[in-house]
Amino acid sequence: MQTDIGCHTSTASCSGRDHAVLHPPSQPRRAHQQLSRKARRQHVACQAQSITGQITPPAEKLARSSRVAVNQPEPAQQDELRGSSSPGQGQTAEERVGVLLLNLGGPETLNDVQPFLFNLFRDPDIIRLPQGIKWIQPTLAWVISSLRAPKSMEGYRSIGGGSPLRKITEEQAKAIAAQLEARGQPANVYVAMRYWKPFTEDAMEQVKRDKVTRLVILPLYPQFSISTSGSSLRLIQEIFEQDEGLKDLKHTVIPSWYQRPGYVTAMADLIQRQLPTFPHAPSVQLFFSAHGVPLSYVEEAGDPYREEMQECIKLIMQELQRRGINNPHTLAYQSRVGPVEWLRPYTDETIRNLGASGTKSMLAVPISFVSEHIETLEEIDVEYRELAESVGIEHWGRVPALNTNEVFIKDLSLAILEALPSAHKMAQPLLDSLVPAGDVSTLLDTYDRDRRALPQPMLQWNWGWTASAETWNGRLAMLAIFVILLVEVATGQGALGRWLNIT
Ligand SMILES: C=CC1=C(C)c2cc3[nH]c(cc4nc(cc5[nH]c(cc1n2)c(C)c5CCC(=O)O)C(CCC(=O)O)=C4C)c(C)c3C=C
Ligand SMILES: [Fe+2]
Repeated sequence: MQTDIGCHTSTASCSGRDHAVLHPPSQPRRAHQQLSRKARRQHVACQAQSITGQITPPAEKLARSSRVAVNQPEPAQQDELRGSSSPGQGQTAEERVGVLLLNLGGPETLNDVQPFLFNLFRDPDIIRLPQGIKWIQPTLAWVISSLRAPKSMEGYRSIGGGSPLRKITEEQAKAIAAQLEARGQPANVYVAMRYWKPFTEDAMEQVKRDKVTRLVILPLYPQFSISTSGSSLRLIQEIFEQDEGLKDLKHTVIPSWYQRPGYVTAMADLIQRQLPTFPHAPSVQLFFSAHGVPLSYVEEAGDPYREEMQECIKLIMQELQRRGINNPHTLAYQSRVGPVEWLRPYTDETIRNLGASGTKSMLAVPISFVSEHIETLEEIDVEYRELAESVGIEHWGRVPALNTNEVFIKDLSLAILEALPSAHKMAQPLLDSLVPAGDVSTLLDTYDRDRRALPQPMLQWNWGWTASAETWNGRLAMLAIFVILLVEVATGQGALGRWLNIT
């Protein structure tokens, strides 16, 4: 599969793994103390081999100390950076730069819907099963995807028969490649989808074939979640570990970038442009709608998603207020799947509450994703609009997704340049993020080392009194539901599936 968007030639010469870990100058000692043994081992290896040679501090510490400027090189590193500062943005003639854009992927035709859903539910970062029953996941994924497919197909049919995600992401890749070229840093830009084509595995094959020597990994999710960016990084880590040809590839991950000025400005522009379309702009409720995650991801697995989301909205509102726009605003979470508790407040409940308390105008702002997709085009534009009308909201609007917005693409390209370990820009703070930049293994070690099993729909029933009885009851409940689901798929009668909220 061809994932290469814009190829520029230079000869590869890569040796020694560069984890390209970026860090705030004040943090490395504390960070070192808190790292896992595996990360420390890696740190030792980094010191011998890498350009930056430091480990990124764990996130929860950073979260507490809130804003941390990362990516300031140590004096010794600055020498190294200076030494490799030509030709062109700090690269040697042999350097070949790649940018890997991570995204979810979406079915391109209605026939793709069930296999796409199968890939999604087969992902242990989407459904986390306890150790003993992990083997059930492929079958469970097949059952759930078969039950959900008809409803999902209806949605994709209503937006033209497939997801626009591939087309938009490829346009973003082209736009980023053009920006990098214009700034004197040619790069191959690859699209790596998690659940549909072009698959991450194929993109990584292409990276290898192109003999890329330095790779910047950029998830196209502004906020980090272990269910999205984390899942893709986990897959890339597996590929790195298994593929001899990629083991030594120097790489940097930009884990999240919701706080970048270009992104915040572009979002504020979009909102500002939509407000005059309402009869009375100052009273319009700005309704930030984010894709949800199960609450347990945040509260039990340490997902920084909710915190980053709240921070993101604060920054956009500050930017709007700086422009004299002082509208009221709300954040809610959409797209729940299954009967477990997801992040609150839920979008549908919030719309009902706003309607009941007299809100007349609402501007929906999709905030967790930068491309148009089924949840903007169908869930927000159709379902939530209808719901809003039914509860007395008279004026409804939505800001478009960023897609290839110029301010946004320019800023992402700058982020890539800043992340390139040998670029001059590395002397500037790279990210002021709750999730600091780093290499794949360190990020996973920091965020999700244990990949803890989380409570799943099938394990909600706690019959019995002892821990062991509960375990067995859970397993029996799982087995029973599994058999019933199989029967439902076979017969097409789906009462349980409906009750579990997956159909
Ligand atoms: C930041 C964005 C997203 C998070 C977080 C996320 C978590 C998450 N999603 C599901 C289940 C589904 N997601 C589906 C589609 C979908 N999800 C996102 C983004 C996030 N998901 C996007 C952009 C899309 C749409 C892709 C497209 O085709 O346009 C779907 C399939 C659609 C449907 O049937 O509703 C499912 C299912 C879970 C369980 C989860 C966290 C654990
Ligand atoms: Fe999703």
